[in-house]
Amino acid sequence: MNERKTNRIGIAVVEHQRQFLIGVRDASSTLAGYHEFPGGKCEPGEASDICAARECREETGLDVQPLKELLYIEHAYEHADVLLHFWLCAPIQPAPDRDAQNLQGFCWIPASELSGLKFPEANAPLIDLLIDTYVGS
Ligand SMILES: Nc1nc2c([nH]c(=O)n2[C@H]2C[C@H](O)[C@@H](COP(=O)(O)OP(=O)(O)OP(=O)(O)O)O2)c(=O)[nH]1
Repeated sequence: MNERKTNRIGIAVVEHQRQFLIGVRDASSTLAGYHEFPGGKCEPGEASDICAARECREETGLDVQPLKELLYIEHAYEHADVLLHFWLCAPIQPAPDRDAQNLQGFCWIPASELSGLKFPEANAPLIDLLIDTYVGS
């Protein structure tokens, strides 16, 4: 039997004034060059919201508060099976100043620009949800 383990992934969908914290996956990683929200694999026993906040701090330097789980999506990539937990998060004060902040390669992208970016396939329902919720209304 070729049973594959499913990796639990915590992802921080950090929103501030209808903008989202977005990066580009490193050339050495799987799905290199795709846009991404900060996130990564949960440690054994780690809740997905705690993981999302930890990965966000490690990858961007920003402390965030997980507010609610927007979606969870199971997806089979060639490289792995994943269960993605997308957590809506808010930056912890002081409020971010988009020009002054060093976000380690991540930047704030308006919700209206999300549809023009290339995210991993499994993100599609999340992007639709964010556009419905944050664009135009
Ligand atoms: N960070 C992040 N990962 C995503 C997104 N969408 C998506 O399908 N993924 C997938 C890609 C990977 O298969 C998985 C994240 O794992 P990773 O390899 O980046 O995590 P990690 O840093 O903990 O892993 P590692 O490099 O230490 O092995 O989730 C997203 O928006 N953000």
